[in-house]
Amino acid sequence: MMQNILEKTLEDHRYWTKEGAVATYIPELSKQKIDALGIYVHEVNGEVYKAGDWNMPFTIQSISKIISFICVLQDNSIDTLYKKITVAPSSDGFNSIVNLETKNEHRPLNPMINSGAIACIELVRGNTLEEKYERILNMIRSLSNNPYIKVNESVYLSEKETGDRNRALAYFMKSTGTIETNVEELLDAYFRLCSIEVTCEDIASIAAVLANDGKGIIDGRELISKKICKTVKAVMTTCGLYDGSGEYAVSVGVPSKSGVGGGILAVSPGKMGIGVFGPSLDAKGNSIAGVKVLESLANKLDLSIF
Ligand SMILES: NC(=O)CC[C@H](N)C(=O)O
Repeated sequence: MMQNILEKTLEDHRYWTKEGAVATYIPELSKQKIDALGIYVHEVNGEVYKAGDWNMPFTIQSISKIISFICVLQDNSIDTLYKKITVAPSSDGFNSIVNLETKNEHRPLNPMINSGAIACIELVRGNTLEEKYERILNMIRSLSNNPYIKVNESVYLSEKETGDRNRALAYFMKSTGTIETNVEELLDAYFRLCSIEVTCEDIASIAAVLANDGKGIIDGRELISKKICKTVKAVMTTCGLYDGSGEYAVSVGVPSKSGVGGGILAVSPGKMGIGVFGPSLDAKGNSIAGVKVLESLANKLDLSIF
């Protein structure tokens, strides 16, 4: 039954891949296959279902922000976090700089937008930025249960070469004291994390752990505490699709995180992790077909948390 639902949902919404556009501000991403569409469902009972281009690799992009955030929460108290970064939703785009100057005592509004995610990396445990980056990469590997996950070097180089907006955000944060470390090394870690290559299976498996209150699906071992899972799901719900989060909460209602690579990781608490991929994006940087597929699935399976 689930298999049929997934196939039918992709078929019914495939035409949405013709809307919007693939990200071009990172030149390497413009080479993506615009009509790709895939889904993977990983239930907390261990059952898996997949359809379409579920096995096509894409870069994780902003979905890595939830993994950095998990590491930050494991390594710091929430009050230490709040001194640097808050958890307030933003009505501006994911790479907006304006709030850093005018609001929130120069702190990034939340860890799901670029400024907040860049600042988060510095708070992760590790003596060097290389160690902090390795810690987050290893967390991605362990939550997805895929030790082979690695960076797509061409996307990484493309991001590094063209990432001037992120550079501007980071240098601004250095000037206000939010960032205290070497900005170029911090950005390097950020660009690498965004360029990590995954499939729908990988992100669905990460989502399944969050859906399972932080416990591994196979062995039930605690990978993330239940308390941290709650925090992460709350911030995904309010900020995970940037300035599109409110509308998404109404239409889908499932804690999720998107990335400009076209992926969306969705967590249906107690039920399943879902990974969707469709590289054509709306103006806010969210996968158009991905959102439509998740909306339809959430309706059919009554997944909204509200
Ligand atoms: N929304 C995103 O996925 C943004 C990530 C992208 N690497 C950037 O920094 O612009």
